[in-house]
Amino acid sequence: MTSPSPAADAVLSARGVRLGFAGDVVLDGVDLDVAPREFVAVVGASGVGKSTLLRALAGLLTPQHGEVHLSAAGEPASRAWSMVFQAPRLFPWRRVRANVELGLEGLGLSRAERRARAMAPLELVGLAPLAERWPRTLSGGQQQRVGIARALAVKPRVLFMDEPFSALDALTRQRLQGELAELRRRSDAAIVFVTHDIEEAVLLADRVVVLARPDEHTPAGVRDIVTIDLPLDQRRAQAGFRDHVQRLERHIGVAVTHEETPS
Ligand SMILES: Nc1ncnc2c1ncn2[C@@H]1O[C@H](COP(=O)(O)OP(=O)(O)OP(=O)(O)O)[C@@H](O)[C@H]1O
Repeated sequence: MTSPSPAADAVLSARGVRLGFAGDVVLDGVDLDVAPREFVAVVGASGVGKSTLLRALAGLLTPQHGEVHLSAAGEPASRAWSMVFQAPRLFPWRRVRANVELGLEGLGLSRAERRARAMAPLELVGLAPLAERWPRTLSGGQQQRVGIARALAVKPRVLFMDEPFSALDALTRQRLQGELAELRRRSDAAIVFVTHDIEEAVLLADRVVVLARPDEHTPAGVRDIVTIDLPLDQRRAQAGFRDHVQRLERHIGVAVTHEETPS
């Protein structure tokens, strides 16, 4: 079977991608296009290959077969992509602003330009007033926001996020989910977001990609791609929200446990 050609306007395309380690194939036959400013969530059971796929899409891992194409940086002094991890990975000896400036090194900007460029994303994540603080004086949620600001500072075409909220407590996580939904409107980056939390995926994404293995002897692939056709505002309260969550849970193989238990 031949894979379809990449969509003309995609910022990121994968075609017939096979990924694995030392003879072990983890994922096979992955086709995916990501449009400019699109938010694509990737879900699937633990160990199915979500992080591996993200690394390959970013070009950090070479596919055993197939191709990944990522558009070049969009404007001068920007990068094609940047990544946010589960832990913010801040340098404790650099102040918040200096941490955000880090990604801008090597882009041909003067120190003053780097300094100025770092402030816009800090404002976007609500941390401009804390720009001169040390990372250790921030909460976990604030540190993760700095990580997001650092990734946005380079004006990436694609922002990769690998379970960015999974180390946070439930309340902080909810707040950051809301902020990310808002931030989407104000950033030009497409986002590819790995999560094991299906509700989080439905809450934030335009499309949710489900990775699953057909059986225990076969590598995982894309089982389904679900378009979330709900307005972003108050998504959780909308009628279709739970339908999407349940469909995705069925595809991943999670037991559906949301029915009311009869009393
Ligand atoms: N560097 C590596 N060397 C060998 N095997 C690896 C390596 N990285 C990942 N794997 C294997 O590839 C498979 C997919 O791992 P991956 O981390 O991508 O899964 P995941 O879906 O992101 O899991 P989780 O939700 O638990 O983070 C796993 O079986 C894992 O053991």
